[in-house]
Amino acid sequence: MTLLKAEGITKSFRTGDIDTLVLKGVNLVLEPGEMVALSGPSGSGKSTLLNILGLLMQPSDGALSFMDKPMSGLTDKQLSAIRNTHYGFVFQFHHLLPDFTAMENVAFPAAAPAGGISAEIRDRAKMLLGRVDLTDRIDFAAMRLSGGQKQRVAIARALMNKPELVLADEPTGSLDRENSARVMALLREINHEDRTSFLISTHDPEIAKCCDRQINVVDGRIA
Ligand SMILES: Nc1ncnc2c1ncn2[C@@H]1O[C@H](COP(=O)(O)OP(=O)(O)OP(=O)(O)O)[C@@H](O)[C@H]1O
Repeated sequence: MTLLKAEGITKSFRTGDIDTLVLKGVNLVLEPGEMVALSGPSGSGKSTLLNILGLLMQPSDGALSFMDKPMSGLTDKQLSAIRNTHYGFVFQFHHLLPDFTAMENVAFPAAAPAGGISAEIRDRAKMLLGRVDLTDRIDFAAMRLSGGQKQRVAIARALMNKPELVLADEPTGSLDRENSARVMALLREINHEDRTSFLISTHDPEIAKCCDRQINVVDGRIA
């Protein structure tokens, strides 16, 4: 099985009367268990590409398949079901619910569709918080956590539904060196232990070096 395959992906945005072509025919393949860095200059189209690969945005043209299934022609509901069961997302700004505890934030992707936090969901959320070394912060409201701690909660949350693929957009962008290295070591460990695939958009060559390979986006194309 191929995890993710993109062929001839283009994306243009319309502002007023002007169409801007941001992605100009991107081809890429991700295999299960790979950890890949997505790098390239600011404005080259990395976030746009991640949004498309994450089924959050439709391409203007081209074909995308996930786990060997074509993604074209699916309804928003079907796409969101695939996202919820097979994808995890980690963003630069963690988007945690500030008043919810660390445990509730991690549980959320499973609790929302289930209509509440079952004992099983709670146990998994706690286990994941242990994995990101936050056992002592389980009942802290997210707003009382440090930046690095919030980002680790966001990683635990991304893993809640046992995703095949985690897409991370500048996951260490708001962290200092030490926390950044810690977050990367954690992602690598999860990748090795669970064979979860990661696609990580980053400007940081140190982070790209931690990955199996690097994909470079330059001016809307893979260089
Ligand atoms: N919704 C939108 N409408 C119009 N233009 C957009 C939209 N989203 C992105 N763009 C344009 O697409 C180009 C690529 O943006 P994108 O955010 O994908 O780049 P990036 O490589 O992730 O940049 P950075 O590294 O700075 O985050 C930019 O020129 C941006 O202005």
